[in-house]
Amino acid sequence: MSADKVRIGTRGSALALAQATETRERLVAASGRPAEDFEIVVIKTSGDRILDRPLSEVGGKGLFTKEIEDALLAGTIDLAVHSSKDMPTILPDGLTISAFLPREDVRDAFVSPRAESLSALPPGAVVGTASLRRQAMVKRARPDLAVVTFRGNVQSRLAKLAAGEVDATLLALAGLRRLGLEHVVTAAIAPQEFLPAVGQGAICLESRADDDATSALVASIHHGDTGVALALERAFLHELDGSCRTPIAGWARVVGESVIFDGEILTPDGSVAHAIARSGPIGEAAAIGREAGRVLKERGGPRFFQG
Ligand SMILES: NCc1[nH]cc(CCC(=O)O)c1CC(=O)O
Repeated sequence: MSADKVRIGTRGSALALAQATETRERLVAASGRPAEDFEIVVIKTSGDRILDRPLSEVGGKGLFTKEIEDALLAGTIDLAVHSSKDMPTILPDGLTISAFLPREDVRDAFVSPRAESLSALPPGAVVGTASLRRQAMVKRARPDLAVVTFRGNVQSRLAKLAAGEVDATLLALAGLRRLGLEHVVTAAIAPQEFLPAVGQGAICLESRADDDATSALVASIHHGDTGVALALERAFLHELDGSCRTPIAGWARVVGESVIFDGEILTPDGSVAHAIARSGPIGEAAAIGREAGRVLKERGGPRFFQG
């Protein structure tokens, strides 16, 4: 960290900028330093450049994080702000997740001008989503619907929906709230129906492992319960080691001194799914996640993890 300014690296999408701004506001409040001490640096990632193909086809992990991590390693930024959902489970050598901010609502939002809910859509209606997990869950709930891949940032997806390209879409409620767009939500979907993605709704802060000044600064805004939940979810995801073609869901939350977890893997067409539920002491979060991942991997067998 340079003596005067803390340089905060982020993607340039409206959601990414909202997350970086929230981080800066929390740092200002916790440190008592002026906002000018925190400089937001916009970095373009491969995920921002490639807009014409489903990301699962582009392949490779870290499409939304790599260039930002390179800037951290090069020392041109001090702190990176990411959606935890977009973070690979293995970080480059020399980097560490130094804090999580308090998690937003984890639920998926159903957004449609045509129907009140997924179950109320007319037969054959078209649902657009780029997420393999959401595609599989829509197909499971409504095998009669047409599911199409639908990429772009939140605003461009809402524009396509308004233009009638699709009849409905699903987006993270957290992202819509952070963008001040909660009013577009038709219905929030219960997590029991659509189990969220690992990390959904949680912002994570990454820094250089040897940068003690930045670690100390961000420790003051770390949210412990979110950290416990994410330790479990990320251990689960890491153990499954799914390719980016495997629909995987997982949600952990702290209740008192315990952590409660639900996880699921599905085939892309939603026809076969394996679910798991676990709970235990918060101190064992990562071990619980690893065990749950091992059990589901075993139950799914190799067909879940091809491609
Ligand atoms: N993969 C894109 C992405 N990464 C994080 C969010 C939403 C915010 C969050 O989950 O924290 C989104 C968009 C979406 O799923 O609607």
